[in-house]
Amino acid sequence: MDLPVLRSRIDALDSQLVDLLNERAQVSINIGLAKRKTPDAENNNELNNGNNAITNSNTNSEHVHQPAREIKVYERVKRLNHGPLADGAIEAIYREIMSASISLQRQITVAFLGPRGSYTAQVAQLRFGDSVAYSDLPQIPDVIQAVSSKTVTYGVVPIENSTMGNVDATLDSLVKATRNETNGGTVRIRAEHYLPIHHCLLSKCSEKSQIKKVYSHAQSIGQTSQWYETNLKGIERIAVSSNSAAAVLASKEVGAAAICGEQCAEMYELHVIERNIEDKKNNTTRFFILGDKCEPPSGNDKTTAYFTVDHRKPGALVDALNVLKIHQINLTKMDSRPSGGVAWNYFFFVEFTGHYADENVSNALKEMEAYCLLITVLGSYPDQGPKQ
Ligand SMILES: O=C(O)C(=O)C[C@]1(C(=O)O)C=C[C@@H](O)C=C1
Repeated sequence: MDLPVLRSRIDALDSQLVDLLNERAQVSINIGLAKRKTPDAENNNELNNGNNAITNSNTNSEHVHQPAREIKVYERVKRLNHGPLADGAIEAIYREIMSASISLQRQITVAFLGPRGSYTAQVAQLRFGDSVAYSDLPQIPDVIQAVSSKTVTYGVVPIENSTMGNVDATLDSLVKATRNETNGGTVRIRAEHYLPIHHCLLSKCSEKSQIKKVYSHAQSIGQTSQWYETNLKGIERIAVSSNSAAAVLASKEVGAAAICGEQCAEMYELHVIERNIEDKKNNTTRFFILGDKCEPPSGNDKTTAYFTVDHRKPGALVDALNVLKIHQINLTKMDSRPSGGVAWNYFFFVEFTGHYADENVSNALKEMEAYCLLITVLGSYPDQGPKQ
């Protein structure tokens, strides 16, 4: 077949595609209207335990972004795909279809740890696409505060890295935001996202030997420390608020470099001096997508909560955790952070299988209250962790 014939075939298919896309968009608009009309039949999973406030507040506000539903849509369309399009291509196309769909239902703003080019920005884009509005904020607490004050609809923050562990600023800010809920603000985890992290050394210089100082986020400095020892030993390293903030600085200072993602190279007109400089090749960062309430159970959920116990009471922590065992709930992660009040008092962060609206989890949480001075659920959300 010759080119004009093939192109007219493409034109005919495009006509059908545009009609179908608009038909789908109209259904999405109707879903948006239905979400507003239904006073949270599906979302009404409030669980308020008085003082200990295990709540999912604002149950009457509709949520246009539905992570669990999106997972199902992606799974389904990839199952339907028999090529020649790759699954990744189908996923990218559907990301934009659903992004446009979200923006037809409601204009939303997604805040992320900026500036542009950060790994957090990458996750925001992967989860929300090109049709929504973004707000890049300088620090993690700013993102959490913006969600809490409803200045933005959703927020994206890093929570932990497979090489360097927790991002303490996120844990501490989540506590602060949820302890302040009496002021009306709310923050809940709605989804998680795992992003493989491959760092680059970027600079206006073209040679490693010309570099006099290196900017990066403390986490990325830790993730590349062995490489640094071998390649830039003795060169000053300066920790800044994000990798992309490092790229901005490197773009303005002669002899400066940044450890950040390759996406910053074009954005800030920097040379890629070296790629894949992370010490562990499976280096991965986990992010939270935050909003003002959780999603209903998806059938494959995880819950994140924090609590504190009477530190003077022998066995108090064991007693609290034993409740999870009794209810056959698998504890998958545990951390502690200073409570910020009495010295040497800690908040214990736990993650376990199940949704707080599941019967066994909801019973366990109520029973844990007997052993805890306070307990707060930060969120229940679809488990998207790598399967072991
Ligand atoms: O199913 C919904 O709740 C929708 O709003 C529709 C839709 C879609 O376009 O498929 C759009 C946004 C959501 O994040 C998930 C799915």
